[in-house]
Amino acid sequence: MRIAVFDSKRYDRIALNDANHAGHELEFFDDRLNKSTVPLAAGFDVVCPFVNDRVDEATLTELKRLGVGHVALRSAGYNGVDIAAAARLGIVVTRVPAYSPEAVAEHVFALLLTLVRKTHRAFNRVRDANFSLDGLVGFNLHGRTFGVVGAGKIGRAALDIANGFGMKLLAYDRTPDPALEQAVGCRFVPLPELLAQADIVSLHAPLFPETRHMISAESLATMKRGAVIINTSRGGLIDSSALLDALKSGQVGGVGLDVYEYEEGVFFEDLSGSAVQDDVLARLTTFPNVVITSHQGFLTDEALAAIAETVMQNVADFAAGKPLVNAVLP
Ligand SMILES: NC(=O)c1ccc[n+]([C@@H]2O[C@H](COP(=O)([O-])OP(=O)(O)OC[C@H]3O[C@@H](n4cnc5c(N)ncnc54)[C@H](O)[C@@H]3O)[C@@H](O)[C@H]2O)c1
Repeated sequence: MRIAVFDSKRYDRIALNDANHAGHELEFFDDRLNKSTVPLAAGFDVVCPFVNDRVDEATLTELKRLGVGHVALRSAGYNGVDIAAAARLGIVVTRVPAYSPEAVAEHVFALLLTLVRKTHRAFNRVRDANFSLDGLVGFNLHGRTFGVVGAGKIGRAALDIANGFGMKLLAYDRTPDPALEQAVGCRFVPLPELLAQADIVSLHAPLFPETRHMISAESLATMKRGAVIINTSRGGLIDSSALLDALKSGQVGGVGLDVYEYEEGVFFEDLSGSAVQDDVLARLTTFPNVVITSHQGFLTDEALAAIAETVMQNVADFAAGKPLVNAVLP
């Protein structure tokens, strides 16, 4: 198979080449796949996009015309692909449903501990020979209430870690799981109850039309004053302008973002030589109680290797005409 890998970085090249046991022909492009870049897919059987590629109906129609039969995502989320259009066109879409939920869940706590113990500020101070502790008072996680929105693979892994910290655990999911309540000692509650009670709200629901802006001006107003929000799922779950207002008013006490609503074209890029054009993002970076990382929850050796192995297995199954266990269906 000839595979065009879009939006590829050095670490993708290493991991996918290592997992290419069958000797498929891999070509790596820096560009994100969208309707402008789709001509690059000419002559390939498979395209391999990432989270910020826009595989919309126009792009899929052109992929079909070029003879591409398989969109092999190297992510769990698939909100960037028009799944219904792919099905209509007879293009199969696969994803990597699970690679290392722990990688993302551990990143939740990297963000959370940074925020609540202000280590980002301490790090900068000490480098500047400022050893004062003024303004660095944090709070214990032990005894606080941790609420996950979306108790799937990553949400569960986050609950497990929070359990180790001695936190009270709440969960909201459209399909509550009584077995999980038993396993980690969490309690499933409706979303309004979780938002009203949690000291920390960690988002793990996928981005669908119905989950877009589930954290809005209205829901932010119902949260505990000073609560911390962590989002490692998809930026569109939060109305970013409303979040900015809640930070300014102090309604939200801290925010850790690994994803951002308008991250496409910004995250994963080195824009240090130019001005950030997104005023909301630029303003968010000015708050001392906001920590932003550039969608790196998945970025561990273990996760990259597991992603690459699953992508190459999905391609091998497609090539062999076998059932695609990781197919995304409308
Ligand atoms: N930051 C990163 O690098 C990174 C890496 C991997 C995944 N992700 C994101 O994390 C998300 C979660 O991944 P996962 O592996 O845990 O997925 P998952 O499918 O195992 O879990 C998602 C959970 O959300 C629930 N859910 C779906 N719709 C809901 C709704 N409307 N309201 C409440 N709950 C709802 C599902 O029932 C499920 O339990 C992915 O969708 C992806 O966007 C981010």
